Amino acid sequence: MQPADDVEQRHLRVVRGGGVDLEAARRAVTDLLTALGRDAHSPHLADTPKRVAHAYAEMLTPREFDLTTFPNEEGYDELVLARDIPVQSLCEHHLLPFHGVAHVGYLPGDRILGLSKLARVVELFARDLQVQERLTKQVADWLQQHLAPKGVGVVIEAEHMCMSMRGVRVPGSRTVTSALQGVLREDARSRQEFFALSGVHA
Ligand SMILES: Nc1nc2c(ncn2[C@@H]2O[C@H](COP(=O)(O)OP(=O)(O)OP(=O)(O)O)[C@@H](O)[C@H]2O)c(=O)[nH]1
Ligand SMILES: [Zn+2]
Repeated sequence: MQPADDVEQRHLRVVRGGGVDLEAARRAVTDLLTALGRDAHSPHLADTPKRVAHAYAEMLTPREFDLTTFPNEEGYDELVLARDIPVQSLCEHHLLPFHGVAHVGYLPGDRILGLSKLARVVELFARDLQVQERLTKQVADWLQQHLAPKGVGVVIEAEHMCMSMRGVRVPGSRTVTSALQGVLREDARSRQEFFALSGVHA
């Protein structure tokens, strides 16, 4: 269906590097199993390389979506904040998951954003090999660029499996990162309000 004249939809696709080569990934997982001293041809492991290749392809491929915006007819000039958006990503140092929540807010300018799109933007950058700092900043920068609001704030709180299951082994420890743009970066009161609404004490 065609949107109304004042509703804007931009279809977004993400193409990352050369994409996932499923066959090469399958071969590499077979080699990894062998290197780990396993019989890659035992009944349970026989299809594992294929499953793992598909699992990585899925975890590294965000869904496409339309960025739908509406005119800010009421002149709404307070924060819009989506809290507790689930975040699932893979750390690029160990290829292990990190997961938690994102709080994403913006101060509208001329247009307001379809609310679900805040969560879709998080997924857009989370389905990648990531570090949490970059993920946080990419979401904030992208919203600033595509929505042109007066300000953007992003907080991510996440637990990294590479810190829980191995290495330092501190399950339950969560890392908090934030990225601010525009008024939220420049104005102390707006920034405080954003962190308060996010449930983060700053
Ligand atoms: N800044 C940042 N570091 C991360 C992230 N995910 C994992 N790391 C860290 O990347 C670092 C890699 O350090 P190395 O010393 O090369 O790796 P390592 O020997 O496996 O380190 P340990 O985890 O301390 O055992 C570790 O300190 C991880 O905790 C992230 O999102 N951001
Ligand atoms: Zn890691």
